[in-house]
Amino acid sequence: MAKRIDVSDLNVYYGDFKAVEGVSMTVEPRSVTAFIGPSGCGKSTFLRTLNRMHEVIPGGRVEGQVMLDDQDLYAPGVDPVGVRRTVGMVFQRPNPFPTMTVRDNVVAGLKLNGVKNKGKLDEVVERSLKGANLWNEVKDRLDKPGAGLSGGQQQRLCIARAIAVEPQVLLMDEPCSALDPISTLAIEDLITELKDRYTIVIVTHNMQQAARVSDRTAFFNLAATGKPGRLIEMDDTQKIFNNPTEKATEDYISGRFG
Ligand SMILES: Nc1ncnc2c1ncn2[C@@H]1O[C@H](COP(=O)(O)OP(=O)(O)OP(=O)(O)O)[C@@H](O)[C@H]1O
Repeated sequence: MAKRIDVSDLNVYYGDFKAVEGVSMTVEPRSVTAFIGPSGCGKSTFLRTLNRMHEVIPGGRVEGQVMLDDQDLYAPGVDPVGVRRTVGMVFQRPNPFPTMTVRDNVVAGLKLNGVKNKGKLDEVVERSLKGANLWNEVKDRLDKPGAGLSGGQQQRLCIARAIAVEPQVLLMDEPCSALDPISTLAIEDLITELKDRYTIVIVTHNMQQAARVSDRTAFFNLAATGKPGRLIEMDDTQKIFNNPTEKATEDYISGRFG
């Protein structure tokens, strides 16, 4: 189910502004890859190119190639909505649909795709909430509003919603930045469990988090404000944190800038 991502020579623009330049990388299936780097270096921008979310921003455009196994995501005729179903995303702030129940939040995507069978929907609700380690906490309040859950529970609800449509890749943009330490650990444990089935990419400002959850780490940087962000180094997380090749990586992870 999990797929490999192969990016070649990607440039990402907002109108005339080149926000990210020349990124090539491979993300292995069933692994967690962390994107780290100082604010503004383009981590979130680049992440959004991996499921064609960047182009929903006015002026947003991409040059280069993103392959998901053997599918070119930017080839003519590829449906971006289908891409977003295959490559799910979890955002910084938990964003359950506020007026929907817990149950309806989980199956919102399936219902949009026309699935109506109650037995099937119930099965997906239970499987997805179990997959997101939330079932035991919410099984007695499936028909209460999703917005009534705690922040950490809401974020796990968003993860359940993302996995309900059975994506092959999960992108997470600072998924713990709005959460307390206990909820953060719950999400980190969940990420570790989910990597058996998914290819996971996570943007994080938290170095310990990158070190704890990821197998591979990509360090992005930018030469100066207004210049495009670039991928400086990508390697096994152990290597990046213990013995990086580039001095800029070492300076960043040891807290000398950023
Ligand atoms: N919607 C937008 N329109 C124009 N420029 C944007 C937009 N979003 C981001 N940018 C610019 O693109 C560059 C990269 O931003 P991005 O948010 O991807 O960086 P980041 O590394 O994720 O930063 P942070 O760690 O602060 O979230 C920045 O110069 C930013 O100002």
